[in-house]
Amino acid sequence: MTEFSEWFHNILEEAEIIDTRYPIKGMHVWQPQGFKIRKYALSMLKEILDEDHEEVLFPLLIPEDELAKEAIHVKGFEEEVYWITHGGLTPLNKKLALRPTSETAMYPMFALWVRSHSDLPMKFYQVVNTFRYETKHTRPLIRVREITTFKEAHTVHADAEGAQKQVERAIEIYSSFFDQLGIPYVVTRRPEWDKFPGADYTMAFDTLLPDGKTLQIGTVHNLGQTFARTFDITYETAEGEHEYVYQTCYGLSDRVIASIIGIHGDSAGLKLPPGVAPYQVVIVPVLFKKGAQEVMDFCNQLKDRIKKSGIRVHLDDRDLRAGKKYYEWEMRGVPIRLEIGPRDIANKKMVIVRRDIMEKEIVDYNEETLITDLNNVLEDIKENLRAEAREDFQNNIRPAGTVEEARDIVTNQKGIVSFSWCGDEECGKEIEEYVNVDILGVKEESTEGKCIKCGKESRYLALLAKTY
Ligand SMILES: Nc1ncnc2c1ncn2[C@@H]1O[C@H](COS(=O)(=O)NC(=O)[C@@H](N)CS)[C@@H](O)[C@H]1O
Repeated sequence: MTEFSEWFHNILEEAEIIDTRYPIKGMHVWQPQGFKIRKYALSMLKEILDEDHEEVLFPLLIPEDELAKEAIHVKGFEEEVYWITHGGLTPLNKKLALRPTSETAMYPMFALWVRSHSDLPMKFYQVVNTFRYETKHTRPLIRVREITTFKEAHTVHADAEGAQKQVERAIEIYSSFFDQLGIPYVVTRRPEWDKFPGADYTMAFDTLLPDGKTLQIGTVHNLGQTFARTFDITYETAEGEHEYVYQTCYGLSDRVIASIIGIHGDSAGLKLPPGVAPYQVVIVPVLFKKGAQEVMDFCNQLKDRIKKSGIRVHLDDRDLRAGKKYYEWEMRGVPIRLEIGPRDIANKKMVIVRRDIMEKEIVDYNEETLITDLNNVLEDIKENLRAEAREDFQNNIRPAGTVEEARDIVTNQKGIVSFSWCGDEECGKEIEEYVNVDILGVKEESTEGKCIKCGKESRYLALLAKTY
C-alpha cells in the first residue's frame, strides 16, 4: 500500500496512540491509549525475560571517555550521539552523552561486579529511553530520535559456548514474544558490513510492513570478548587464572508497537491482538424508548461479571447513535464487541462482533459458559491474527535466480527476495548496488544453485529487501 505511510500517521492520531506535535523532531508523546498498548506489550516481554534475567536501571548519561573507549563502537555511533555540555550555567569539564545504547554505561560497572566464575552467567535487562540523532527520515515509532521503549539485555558468560547459547536463547525469547503478538519475521545473520558496531556478529529479526518494506524489529549481538578486553571485565577461574568474559546483548524498541499497528491494521483502523488491547470487550447497549432501563441494568451486570473475570471490558453508555460507537471501537481495534438489545435479552441471545473477521454472530447468552466462551473467542482472534499475518508474510518472500529477477521483484512486487549467494563481500555489495536494496543477511548455509551475481558456487541462502 503506497498510502501505508498516510494510513499509519492517520491511525496514530485518530486512535490517540501518540501525539507527534511535540516540538522536537523524532520525539513524541505517548497518549493514554497508546501507552496502554505499550504497557501490555512490555508486560508480555518482561514475563518472558524475568524467567532468567534480572531487571536493572542504569543512568541516562555516559561520560565521554567511557563512550570513546571502544573504538569501533564509538565510531558506529559518533554521528548519532546527543551531548550534554552544561550543568545550568556551568560548562562541564567532561561532556556527557545521552545513551544511544548502554554498553559503555554498563560495562565499567560489570568490571566491578564480575569477580569469580561463580558469578557467571549474569543476565540483565532494562527498559529505558535511548537517544539517537537519526539523520535519515524520522518516522513515528519506526525511526525516532528518542527511542522510548528500548528494551536492552546484556549478558556475561565464562566462555564462548555460554555466549553462543545465550544468542540462541535470545532468539527463542524474541520468537516467542513476536509469536504472541502475531508479528511474522525472518531471522538472518547480518552481513559483516552491517553488524552492530563492536559485535562479532549480529542476528536480526525483520518483519514486513504493508508497503512491502522490511523493518528490523529486533537484534541479537554476540559481542565475543571485545568489550571485555576494552573494559577489563575478567573473572577468576576455578584454577585461580584470570580470563576475559564473553558477552551478548539484544535489543528491541518502539518498532514492535509500529509492527502491531501496521501489520494487523486494516482500512477500519487498528486490529489489536487481545493481549495488548486496552479493552478486549466493549459492550454496546441497543436502546429504544421501551425497555431502555432494563437493557442498561442487564449490560451493567454483564460488564461487572466480565470485569471480575479479568477480561478488560468497557460499557459504552454514551448518548450516541450505535453506528457511531461501532465505528469508533472498530477503529480502536477492540477485539470483541457485544451488542445487547431488549429482544436479545428476552430471547437470551447476544450479538457478538469479532474485530478480526468483522461478522455479526447471534449466540446464546449462557450465564455458565459466558466467560469461557469469551476467552475462547479472544484466543481464537489471537491465533487468527497471527495466521493471517504469517500467510501474507510468506506470500511476500519470493525466490530470484538472477540479479535482474531480484530487481524486478523488488521493484514491482516489493517484499523479500531469497537468493543464492557466494558470501563474498564484493559480490554482496554489487548485488545491493545493482538491485538498489539491502541484503538482510544469511538465512542458512546452502550450496543450492549458483551465486546470482558472480555465478560461483553458492554458499548461502540469503535474503534482500527494501528496508526502513
Ligand atoms: N532510531 C530508531 N528508532 C526506533 N527503533 C530503533 C532505532 N534504532 C534502532 N532501533 C531498534 O533498536 C534495536 C536495537 O538497536 S541496535 O542498535 O540494533 N542494538 C543495540 O543497540 C544493542 N545494544 C542491543 S541492545 C534495533 O534492532 C531496532 O529494532
